[in-house]
Amino acid sequence: MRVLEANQVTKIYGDTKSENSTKALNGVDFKVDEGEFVAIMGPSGSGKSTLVSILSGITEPTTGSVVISGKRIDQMNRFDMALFRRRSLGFVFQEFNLLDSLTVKENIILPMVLDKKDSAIMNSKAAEVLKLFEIENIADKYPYEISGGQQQRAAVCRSLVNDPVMIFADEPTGNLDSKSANAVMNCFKMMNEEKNATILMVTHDVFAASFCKKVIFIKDGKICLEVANKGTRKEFFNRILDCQAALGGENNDF
Ligand SMILES: Nc1ncnc2c1ncn2[C@@H]1O[C@H](COP(=O)(O)OP(=O)(O)OP(=O)(O)O)[C@@H](O)[C@H]1O
Repeated sequence: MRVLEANQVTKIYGDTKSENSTKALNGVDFKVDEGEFVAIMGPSGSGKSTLVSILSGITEPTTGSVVISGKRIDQMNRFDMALFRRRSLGFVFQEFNLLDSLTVKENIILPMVLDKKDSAIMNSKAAEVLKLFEIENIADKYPYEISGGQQQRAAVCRSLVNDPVMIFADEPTGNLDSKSANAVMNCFKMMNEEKNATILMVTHDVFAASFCKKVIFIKDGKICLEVANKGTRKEFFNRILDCQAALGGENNDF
C-alpha cells in the first residue's frame, strides 16, 4: 500500500525571481510504500533536509504535491497540518528532543497525553514499547540521568507510540558514539520488521544507512540513484560506499 507520494516537488528559497534565490529541490518525484525503511543520502547542501521537511509537512514546497495516506498535506492549513503531524506521523531528531522535566515514560506517552487518550491505553502502550526496546529499567529516569543512546531509544519509542503511518528521522545517529548508534539503529530495524513501521531517514552515516532496506541518493536537488539492500548488512555498507564514491568524486563530503 502506498503511504507517501510526492510529485514534481520544487523548493526555491528566497524570491523566485531574484538572482539570489536558491533552488534546493528541482522536480523530485518520490514514493514510499507501507513497511519500507528508506535512507536519503547526499552531499551537504544537496537538498536532503529540505526534502524531508517538505515530505513531513514542516515546509511548504514552491511547486508540486505531497500526499500521505491519501491526503494532500501541501494543501492543509497550519492547524490541520499540526494535528495530522501529531496524530499520523512520528519524528526522531538528531538532538533527541526529550523534555527534561518529564521522565522517560512520560516523554514517551506525551503524544497520547496531547491527544487525551485513556490512561489505561497509554500505560499499556508505554509498557509495550518500553519492553520492545528493552528500556523498562529507565522508564522512571529523567533524560539528564541517562546516556545519549538511551535518550535516543526513548525518542524512537515516542515516535512509535501513536501508531504513525510513517516515521521521519533526521540524522538520528548524528550525536551518538558507534555503540549507541548500533543500539538505536537496531531499534529502528525492529520497529520496521516487527511493527511494519514505515520509516524515512536522512543520514550522512553509512553505518546507519546500511540498516535500511533501500538508500536513495540526492544530488543538486534531484534524486540520482536508488540502491536496494539485497545481501548482508556488510555487503550493503560496501555498496553504499561505492555509490558515494561514484557520485561524489574524491572529496564528496557525504
Ligand atoms: N532556509 C533557507 N533559506 C535559504 N536557503 C536555504 C535554506 N535552507 C536550505 N537552504 C539552501 O538550500 C540548499 C539545500 O539545503 P539542505 O539543507 O536541504 O541540504 P542538505 O542536503 O540537507 O545539507 P546538509 O547535509 O548540509 O544538512 C542549500 O544550498 C542550502 O544553503
